[in-house]
Amino acid sequence: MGLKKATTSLEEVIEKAGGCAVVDGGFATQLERHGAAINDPLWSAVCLIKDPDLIKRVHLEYLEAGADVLVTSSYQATIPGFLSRGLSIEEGELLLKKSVKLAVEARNSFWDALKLTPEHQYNRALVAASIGSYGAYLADGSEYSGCYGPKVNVDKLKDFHRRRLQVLVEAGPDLLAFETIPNKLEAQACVELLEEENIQIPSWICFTSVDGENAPSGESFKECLGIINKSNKIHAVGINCAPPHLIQSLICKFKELTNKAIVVYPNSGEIWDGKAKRWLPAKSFDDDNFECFATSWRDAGAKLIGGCCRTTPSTVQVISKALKGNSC
Ligand SMILES: C[S+](C)CC[C@H](N)C(=O)O
Ligand SMILES: N[C@@H](CCS)C(=O)O
Ligand SMILES: [Zn+2]
Repeated sequence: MGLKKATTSLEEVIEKAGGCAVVDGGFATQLERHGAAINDPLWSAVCLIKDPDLIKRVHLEYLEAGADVLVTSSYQATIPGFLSRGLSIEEGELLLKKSVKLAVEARNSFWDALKLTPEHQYNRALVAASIGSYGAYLADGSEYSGCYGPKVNVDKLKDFHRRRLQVLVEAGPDLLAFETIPNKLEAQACVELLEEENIQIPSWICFTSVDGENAPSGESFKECLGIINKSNKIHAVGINCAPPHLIQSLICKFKELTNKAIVVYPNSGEIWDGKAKRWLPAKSFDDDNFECFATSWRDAGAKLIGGCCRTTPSTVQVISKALKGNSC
């Protein structure tokens, strides 16, 4: 008799969800709706220091809404970021591990509680450790421009990502989620790092896009995905935190450029002003729009669909209902 596998793969979660799994929504957005002050160099990760209970609460809200994948609070949690707040390396590393622990605890307690209602329609969610781009750490809006300047090369980006990646992996997430990657150089750095560190946990890499054609740097997705396709450590590739109206054609483009699973979790359409540190009103979409978006994106070939900034648990509930035909 074979041993029962303790873990579930990304592919199994997609299958169990009926062919298209639900990613959670804007983590920072929901923290703010609960009153968290995140106008801070660490952005949403400041709650790892100030209010870890709120982090868990937000994870539980997204699980309740039907998320099959939870993205952790580590998007803008970095060792240099923690050091500049006067924390030690050890304290910073503990906070990174805590980001995974909080999501795993939320997932486990939600799943255990479901045993009391055997007829439930939920899946056991995966925990994806968020790895925000270098631009997120810079906190200058460059995750939406891809402009890192002439001094930033692939080695610098690998140095930036290496220790956080190692620590997050040690904490035992199910997945790694590289988020808001804005250029080819950083995609290259992530791919090389996964290989150099011999990472065994599957990853997804998501790019931003502002024109719906290319990465924000202006480099084509053909070039960017060419790098990613060579790596067997990356199980899914896609777009996050771009406006929803760009997503349909980007899925079609990605379908032509890769055989990997496609993941999309756009923001609401509002635009981040990196200088003023606020969302600017733009052509924005509400939860009702996501019902139609979700089925169109699934039909176009996306295998993981969710929301990013300015979307909330109610958006995820709409997506879950549209994709699974239930009201989790
Ligand atoms: C995804 S953006 C809205 C995150 C915040 C940004 N990196 C900043 O710190 O300004
Ligand atoms: N997952 C991130 C946002 C990425 S743009 C967060 O909400 O913390
Ligand atoms: Zn976002």
